[in-house]
Amino acid sequence: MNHNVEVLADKTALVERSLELVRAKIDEAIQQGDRCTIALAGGSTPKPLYESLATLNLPWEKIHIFWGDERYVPPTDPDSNQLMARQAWLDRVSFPEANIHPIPTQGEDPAMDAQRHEAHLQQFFTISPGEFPNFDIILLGIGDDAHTASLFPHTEALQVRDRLVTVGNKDGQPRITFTVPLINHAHNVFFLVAGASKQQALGQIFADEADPLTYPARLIQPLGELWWLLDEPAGRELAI
Ligand SMILES: O=C1O[C@H](COP(=O)(O)O)[C@@H](O)[C@H](O)[C@H]1O
Repeated sequence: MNHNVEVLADKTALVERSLELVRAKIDEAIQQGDRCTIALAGGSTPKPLYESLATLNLPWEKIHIFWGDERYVPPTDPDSNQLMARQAWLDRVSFPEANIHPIPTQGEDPAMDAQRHEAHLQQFFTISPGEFPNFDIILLGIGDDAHTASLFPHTEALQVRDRLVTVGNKDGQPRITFTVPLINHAHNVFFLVAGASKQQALGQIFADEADPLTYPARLIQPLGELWWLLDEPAGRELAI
């Protein structure tokens, strides 16, 4: 696997390093293309990074925000990944609403909403069906079961190769998620991982051989840069 792995002393150091790298990649994308496209992760780990991003003075009008996955709940629900990012970052700065591209979850049909979001991505990136856009930055986490985005072990979403967005399955509950090929077309993928509960999953993700359908994060092997930023409790057992 061609990747960069850093084990940081603690969660504070993890946030500082991820802020430094993400900021550098934002600057780079804006210099090269006059805009930066970022897909955010949900869960608890990236929240302090979003809070730190909110303290920066960045050209928000050049940054476009997407999500790599979303729980199938209204955007006001405490479980919503969109709500978390808005509260931690987007609502704290003068972020143009037109640059925020949430995954729709207001309908009653997750498959239809996944298709709608895919059509939105095709329009935004001006690509045709069958083509994949290159996000500048995709932020990801992992669960204790080695899922990433909403790509859960042994679920149909892991097999989807011809779509940008599909329906994930968390214990029978639908979620909407970027597909493996969409993530793998990104210029920069960052995994942010904190806590001892992730040790075992990381051991399997970094093992020479393990079943990617059991450990879905193994499927993430982007064309661009892959960064694993771990805190010490998560990364302490890894032989790197
Ligand atoms: O369910 C989810 O969990 C993962 C990991 O979350 P964390 O709380 O352990 O940081 C996250 O990456 C994903 O976006 C989210 O929907």
